[in-house]
Amino acid sequence: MTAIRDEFALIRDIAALCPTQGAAVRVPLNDDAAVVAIPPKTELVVTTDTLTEGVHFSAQTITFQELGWKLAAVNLSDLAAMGAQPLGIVVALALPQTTQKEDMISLYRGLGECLRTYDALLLGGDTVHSRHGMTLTATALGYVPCGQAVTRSGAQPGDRIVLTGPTGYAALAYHLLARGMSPEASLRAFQNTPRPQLAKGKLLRELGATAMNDISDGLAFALGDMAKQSEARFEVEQSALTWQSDLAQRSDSHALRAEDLIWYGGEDFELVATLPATSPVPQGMYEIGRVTKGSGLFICDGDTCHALQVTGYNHFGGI
Ligand SMILES: Nc1ncnc2c1ncn2[C@@H]1O[C@H](COP(=O)(O)OP(=O)(O)O)[C@@H](O)[C@H]1O
Ligand SMILES: Cc1ncc(C[n+]2csc(CCOP(=O)(O)OP(=O)(O)O)c2C)c(N)n1
Ligand SMILES: [Mg+2]
Repeated sequence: MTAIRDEFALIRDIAALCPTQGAAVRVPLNDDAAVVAIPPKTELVVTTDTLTEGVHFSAQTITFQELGWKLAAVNLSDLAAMGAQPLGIVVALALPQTTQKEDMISLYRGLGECLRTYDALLLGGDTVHSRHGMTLTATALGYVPCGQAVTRSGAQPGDRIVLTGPTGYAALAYHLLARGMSPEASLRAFQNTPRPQLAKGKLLRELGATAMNDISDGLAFALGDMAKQSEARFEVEQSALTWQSDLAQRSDSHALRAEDLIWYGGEDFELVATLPATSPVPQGMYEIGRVTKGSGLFICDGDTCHALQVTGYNHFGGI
């Protein structure tokens, strides 16, 4: 392992592992700022997310290569949630003195792999010394046709609630990893190398989605916030959560409740959207409920509904 002695040599080595050039790039990484063209009749979509040591990751549960993928993926997921097409990301690293060069090479291998998978570029960043643990921040840039971005606030009574994939597995994987266990590769991937649902986000936008959100803080929080911002009532049908029994089979023996993982686990990075009843629900997605007049988030078994607590991962909630 090699200590980092030169900020600029490090930047050269890690940037070489990522796609940095594309038809839209007028000025790539290595200048004061990048310059990128956006297609005519589109609007810029911008989002940022940070991963910090001890809060979002620990060396015991994730490799640097996985972490690089996850840093890009959690940011691209927010673009997906708007129905946007990615352009690229900028990355800011705050690194403790003990950081090893090989680990940063692994980080950028994973980052580059994710960017290539989703047709996004590394447009720049910043690398600084930290005296208090490692902090990784990325900002993603994308675009949507003018006026077409899907916000959290447009759900209408009569819409269906659609989910792009099951929730709860990312949290199950995290709990197993944190206990020093080795979940199988596909389960580990839910937590360590999540897939931003860019293609599904675009499809849902094109199908006329009225509201959309990604699930970083848990399904309850994502739906609860959409209900609140849309000033509508969201009802989820218990029987539509068809993966609950599979999740329960895997989680019961570890004293984890599938229901809690599904609603409050977080980090699933699937999308939830509301679709007008006239739009078809795409194959492979779950229709989990409906939007009605009123307010709040409810779980229903036929005609019997009860209110669900709208909480999720809250960074300062436990302090
Ligand atoms: N420190 C901050 N300064 C400005 N805006 C912020 C800050 N932190 C969060 N936000 C904004 O608040 C909203 C909610 O943030 P967050 O829960 O992190 O969203 P997400 O789950 O999509 O990452 C977003 O619009 C985000 O851009
Ligand atoms: C070491 C470690 N501790 C805890 C977790 C669980 N965890 C960390 S952040 C988070 C929620 C999402 O993070 P946040 O920064 O709120 O994402 P955002 O909503 O901004 O996208 C969860 C469930 C983890 N993955 N790793
Ligand atoms: Mg955020």
